Parts: sequence; C-alpha cells; structure tokens
Amino acid sequence: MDNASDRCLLFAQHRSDSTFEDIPVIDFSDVDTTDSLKRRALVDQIRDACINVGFFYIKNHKIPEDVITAAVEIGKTFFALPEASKMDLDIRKTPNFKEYTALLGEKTDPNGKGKGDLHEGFDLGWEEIDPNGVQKDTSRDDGAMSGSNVWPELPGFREIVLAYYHATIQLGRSLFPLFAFALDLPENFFDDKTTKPAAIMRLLHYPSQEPAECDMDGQPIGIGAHTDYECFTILWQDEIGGLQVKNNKGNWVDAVPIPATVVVNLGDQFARWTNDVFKSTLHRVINKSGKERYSIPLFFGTNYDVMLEPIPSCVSEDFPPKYEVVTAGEYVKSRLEATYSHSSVAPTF
Ligand SMILES: O=C(O)CCC(=O)C(=O)O
Ligand SMILES: [Fe+2]
Repeated sequence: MDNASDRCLLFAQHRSDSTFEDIPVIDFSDVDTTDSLKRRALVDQIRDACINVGFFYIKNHKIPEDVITAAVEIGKTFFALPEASKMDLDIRKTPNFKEYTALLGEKTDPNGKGKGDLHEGFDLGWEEIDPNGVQKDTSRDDGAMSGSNVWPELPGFREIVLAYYHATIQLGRSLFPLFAFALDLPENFFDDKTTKPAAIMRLLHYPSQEPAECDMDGQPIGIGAHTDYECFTILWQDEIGGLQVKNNKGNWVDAVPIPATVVVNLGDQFARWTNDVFKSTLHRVINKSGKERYSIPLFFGTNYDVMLEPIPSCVSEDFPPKYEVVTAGEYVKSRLEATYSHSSVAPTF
C-alpha cells in the first residue's frame, strides 16, 4: 500500500456489511510478545473491532484483581456517605470538572427528554503517586479537567483510587502502539501526542430504576445515549449489567458483564483523527436490575494541545475530511460544558 487512497480502500475492505450483534472479546495474553505473527494477529482483531464495532472486551488485561476490588469497595464507601458531605465536593465548586456529581447533575445526552442522568459520580484527573503519600501539585493549565484533584476525607481513598488509575493507565499506554499498527502508522505515532495525556477517571454509581421509569419519555436514564469524547475509554463494570451499544441497524446490543474483563470503546478523538475509520459508537446505561450498579470508566485522551486533524492514511479524494480541525482540549471542554449545561446551578468555568 503506497498511497492514501489505497489505504482508505484497505480500511473500507475491513468494514463488514453486516451489523454487529455481539461485542468481540480480545485476549491480551500476548500483548508483550516479540513474535511478530502473534502481534499481527492481535492487531488484526483490534482493527476489525475498531472499524466495525467501536467496542471490544479485553481479557487478561493485567490490572490486578485486588487493585480493582479495593477501588470498587472504597468507591461504594464514598457513595454511601451522607449527601451533604458529598456535596461539599460538588463539581460546580471547582473550575475543571473534578470531584462529585450528584444524581441528575449531568445530562449526557443533551437532547434527551429526561431531567438528567440517574447516576452519581466522582471525577479525577492525572496525578502521580507519591510513595510518601504527600500530594504533589499536579495542576496544569492546558485544558479542561487539568487542575489538581480534590479528595474526600476518607482514609486510603486517594491511594486506592490512584493505584487503580495508574494500573489502568498502563493498559491504556499499551493500546496506543496497537491502534497505530492497526492504522498502518509507525507504532510510536502517538508517543509525542500523549506525553501529558488527558486521562479522566470516574467512579460511577447507578441506583436501580423501576422498569416503568425506563420508557425514555421524559424519565431519567442511567446515562443517556452518547459517544465518549476522548481517544478511547477503558471501562470496568460490575456484574449487574445495563450498558448498551447501538449497532448499525439502530438496535441496542447489551454489553453483558464478562468476569475478569474490561470493556474498551473508542471515542470521538479517534473518530476525528481517523475520519471515522475507527468508530465512536453510541452507548447508554439503563439499570433495571433491582440492584445498585457500579462502574469505573477511564477516558484516555491525548495532550490537550494536539490538533485533531485526520491522519493521511484515512483521507483521500474518495474519503474527504469530515470534521473541522480543533484541538483535543477544546473538543473535550465543549462536550463537557454541554453535558452540565442543563443544570440550574451553572458551574464556574
Ligand atoms: O457505566 C458504564 O457502563 C458506562 C459509562 C459511560 O458510558 C461513560 O461514563 O461515558
Ligand atoms: Fe460513555
């Protein structure tokens, strides 16, 4: 393949005509292999999932189970605190979309008919782990979500949550060379674009909804239909279920919980960068299980100042650029502002 048009054709050939009914499960046991055939086999599965589904599960992801369990449990402890103490950390009191969002505080589908999303969340951004437990000033001034984290006064919370955060960041970093390979780019293509990655993590809690509340007609929904804003999301979900992904036919496909996996889905930064060769797929959550649901998405974006311009292998005369070029930070910030804009109390951006 020696010109962009041929490569676009190649990507188009990978696009299957049929719509997906299941989300593929990809085994990452061989992610560090030096065997080029095995690596290519892994990349082929990833390319196929990125072009046709926009979602895949990873099994053998190497995030230690005890690190996950500890983060989930301390998250449950946080959400069980009295509402007043959680509201001390209200996201509207900080300039960079950090800390606590109450039930109905967000409306992830700004066009949705409901009052907002039926979940509460705790948001944090990039922060180094200090072995002495001393909080470093990690504030950055290069875009939305870049300021320092603020932590609840819950013993162990910061260390436990950051341990999960950094284990998941490590998995995220191992994905970029694979995505680059899948796009016929040098494997280090994303290295200089992810030196200060926008890596936003959320602890989420979804109360159960009555089935009658799920008719989408003016009623709240766990999280409204949306695409994610960054390059990709790594999502841990518990065994309750409720995440749904929209396929090409317009049907909602359940992303059923599979033990010992994480879900990866592509976001809008990749869709813009690849001129929609990689899909940023609509998804939503409805928890009608009768039980509480917990999940932890980590949104892995590029440095905020990176221009989201289509990579050459994804544009040609037949596939002209679809999106206006903006920086990654401007894009994420505009989407976050839309998500919170329905609230009666405006955040202090
Ligand atoms: O909780 C989930 O399963 C999905 C959350 C999600 O889509 C998001 O936070 O963007
Ligand atoms: Fe999402």
